Amino acid sequence: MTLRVSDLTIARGGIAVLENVSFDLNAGEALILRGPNGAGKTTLLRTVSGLQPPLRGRVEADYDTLVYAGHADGIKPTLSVAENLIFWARVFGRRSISHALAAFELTPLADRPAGALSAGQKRRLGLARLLVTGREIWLLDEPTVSLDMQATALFATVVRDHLVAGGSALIATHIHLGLDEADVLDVTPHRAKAPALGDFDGAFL
Ligand SMILES: Nc1ncnc2c1ncn2[C@@H]1O[C@H](COP(=O)(O)OP(=O)(O)OP(=O)(O)O)[C@@H](O)[C@H]1O
Repeated sequence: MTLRVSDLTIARGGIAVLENVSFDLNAGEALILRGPNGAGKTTLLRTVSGLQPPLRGRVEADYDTLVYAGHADGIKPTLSVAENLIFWARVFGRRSISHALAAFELTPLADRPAGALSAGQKRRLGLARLLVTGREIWLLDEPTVSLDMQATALFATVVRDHLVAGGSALIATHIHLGLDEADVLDVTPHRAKAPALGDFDGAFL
């Protein structure tokens, strides 16, 4: 077991959004999070990442094995593509970036300032950061936003290779990634009930 989530209840802005979520994520496994806009997938990923505490329940993981990629790409626009990856590799105590450049077909763009990339190229660079971290458990929030079909397929291949190498991935996405080996967790049945209105509120309805 690499990650265990037990009876997790999570909140945004002090209001519960998901209740009693439980799953295990083992080495070599991917789990796709599904659910409508606003259901709480981002909040779940933030909580599993340790960015916010749960209201109830437990997340069991070695936090040094996790890496979180949220909606923001986290790239430095004035650094080149290669410099961005070197920067992030050093943050994680690593050096090699050539595999990350190659995996996301960024080698021809290595010397271009990241701020001059297209939206999809920026997203590919943001995702390439995963490969220079050396982290085992990827927590990914809508990773394919801005990617065209070819780049989406490229991303799916990178995830598959990561799983084969013993990594794992928890991915919130609305699109079909073609990762047929992945399990799916639809969070919809776990949506928290709206708080009951008190008499005071009722008087204004
Ligand atoms: N900073 C905030 N303060 C208060 N409520 C918030 C905040 N951020 C998000 N929310 C609310 O929390 C709920 C869960 O949002 P969340 O971003 O986790 O959903 P999601 O499933 O990731 O949605 P999407 O598919 O649109 O990305 C939503 O109702 C949202 O409006």
